[in-house]
Amino acid sequence: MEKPSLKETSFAMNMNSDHTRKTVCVFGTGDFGRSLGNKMFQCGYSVVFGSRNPELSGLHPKGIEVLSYTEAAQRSDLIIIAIHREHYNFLTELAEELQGKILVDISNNLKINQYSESNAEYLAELVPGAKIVKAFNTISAWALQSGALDASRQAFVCGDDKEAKQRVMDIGRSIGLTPMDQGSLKAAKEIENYPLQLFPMWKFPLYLSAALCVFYFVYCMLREVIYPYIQEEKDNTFFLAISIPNRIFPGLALNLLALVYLPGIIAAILQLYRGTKYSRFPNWLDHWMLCRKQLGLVALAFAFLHVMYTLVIPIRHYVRWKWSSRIINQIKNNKTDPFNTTTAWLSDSYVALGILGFFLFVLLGITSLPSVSNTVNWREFRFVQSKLGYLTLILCTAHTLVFGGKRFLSPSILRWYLPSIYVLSLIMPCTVLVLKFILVMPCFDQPLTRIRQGWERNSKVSKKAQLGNGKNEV
Ligand SMILES: Cc1cc2nc3c(=O)[nH]c(=O)nc-3n(C[C@H](O)[C@H](O)[C@H](O)COP(=O)(O)OP(=O)(O)OC[C@H]3O[C@@H](n4cnc5c(N)ncnc54)[C@H](O)[C@@H]3O)c2cc1C
Ligand SMILES: NC(=O)C1=CN([C@@H]2O[C@H](COP(=O)(O)OP(=O)(O)OC[C@H]3O[C@@H](n4cnc5c(N)ncnc54)[C@H](OP(=O)(O)O)[C@@H]3O)[C@@H](O)[C@H]2O)C=CC1
Ligand code: HEM
Ligand SMILES: [Fe+3]
Repeated sequence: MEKPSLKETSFAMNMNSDHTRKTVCVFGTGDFGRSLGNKMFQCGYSVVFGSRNPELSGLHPKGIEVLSYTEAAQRSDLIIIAIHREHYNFLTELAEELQGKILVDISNNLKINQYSESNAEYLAELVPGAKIVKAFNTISAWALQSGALDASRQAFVCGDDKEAKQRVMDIGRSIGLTPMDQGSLKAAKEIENYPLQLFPMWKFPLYLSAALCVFYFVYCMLREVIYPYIQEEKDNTFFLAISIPNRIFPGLALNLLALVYLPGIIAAILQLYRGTKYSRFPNWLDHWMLCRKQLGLVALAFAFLHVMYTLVIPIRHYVRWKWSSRIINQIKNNKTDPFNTTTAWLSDSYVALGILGFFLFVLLGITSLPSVSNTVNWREFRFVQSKLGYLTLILCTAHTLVFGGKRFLSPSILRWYLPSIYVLSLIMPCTVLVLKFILVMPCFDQPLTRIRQGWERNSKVSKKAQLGNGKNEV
């Protein structure tokens, strides 16, 4: 995060200069109230605290007054309520004092959707005459105290009174936050749920890759370690260090990459089937579509691991031993293996395809960085993500297909009827590519394009559906 420049800061200060002289009141001298109050004080606001025990509240810089809640409320028309929701009751007694004032609700809950209404709406019910603004709940007390705001500086703000919201956003800006207007007080619930979420969009990609990882691991163990041990009494356990990871990781990368592009195809099939784009997708598909970025980044991480593991292949003891024993065998038999151009072509081609695929993979990753995606327009971004994304999938699939080469479906590679792992890894990407190939054929592409431009096959029915009460209809 960059710090705001001097110019920006002074701009913010100028914008707020008429408010900076106004006093801000903070109810509650707990962790958050104290941090926010002290920060505003440092930034030039005059701050007064309201407390149950004004005489006991120490630890405040000179110049900050601590008064009773009633006295403090009289000193300002903007009051930040730094109190837990469970203790809001006493505010009803101050209702008269708080009439027409701006009350800033900064509270969080312990659980998502803990109460039926948001804390801010509850506050609005308790003090009907006040102008309620929800703000600052996404900022932590610790971050405010430590000065360096290392997590997000975004402070979501919402409220029904525009002027009140503007005042609160000005305060946010002048203490170094980036206020984001989220609309009316109805948005409070979402804002309150926000800090309780833990990487929501990463959950599905991470669980999915963990599950696939376990499956691939068991599969590889069966084929590469247990089978040779039982059939030939060979100890291949050292495969656990490099060989097996270098089968699991590329397989995962390829499958997760295919799963990034599969929901777009399912969406297209659904839209073609329904003949409209105005029907909502099922929730699972919606969620899948929304976490494609995270899915893609996890895939990129696995591809990166595969590349690292591949780089060390020539220095592995096992590989060097295999090479030297081959040479010794040739000497023993007094017979050199002839150079095979086809094999050389296949081997160079699959590595080249892998390198090109990986290059585009990294390019996708780079364009997903906010600092890069902010500099390209919507069409450019879609071009990279969608067109180059498919090209990446084609190259990586071709890399694996050519690597498999002739051995591919030969029965000799089956162990306990199990084919090599790359054969399994190819099922998903090949399916996605075949479906995409079908969808780009004009007989499907043309109606799909028209549907996406707003055309409806059966507009009467879909209008009914739009007006109808179906929860799934927009
Ligand atoms: C390394 C890496 C990084 C990535 N980073 C990002 C990223 O930063 N951001 C990101 O979004 N994705 C990211 N992705 C995921 C992926 O590249 C994009 O989601 C990509 O746009 C998917 O392309 P698509 O052609 O399948 O589908 P889409 O581009 O979604 O869509 C195909 C068509 O469907 C239509 N469509 C899409 N959604 C809807 C909808 N809800 N309702 C109606 N029509 C719809 C569009 O009009 C479009 O014409 C990343 C992937 C990887 C591998
Ligand atoms: N801590 C954090 O990082 C963040 C906290 N928040 C929100 O800020 C609010 C305050 O949190 P925090 O400062 O951590 O909590 P604390 O428990 O540290 O402080 C709460 C304060 O509320 C006041 N209070 C008023 N009535 C009561 C009562 N009946 N019982 C107990 N206390 C009462 C007290 O101040 P006094 O003794 O002066 O009356 C007390 O110090 C919460 O709603 C929280 O969700 C939001 C974002 C981050
Ligand atoms: C710099 C880029 C790359 C290089 C140099 C490279 C190289 C290799 C090599 C040498 C192998 C054979 C490994 C072995 O003998 O066990 C291999 C296998 C494979 N690669 Fe790559 N690769 C690259 C990128 C990728 C990418 C981006 C993907 C997919 C997203 C991928 C998917 C695979 C798969 C699925 C296999 C088969 C694994 C198996 O089952 O053995 N590769 N690659
Ligand atoms: Fe930054």
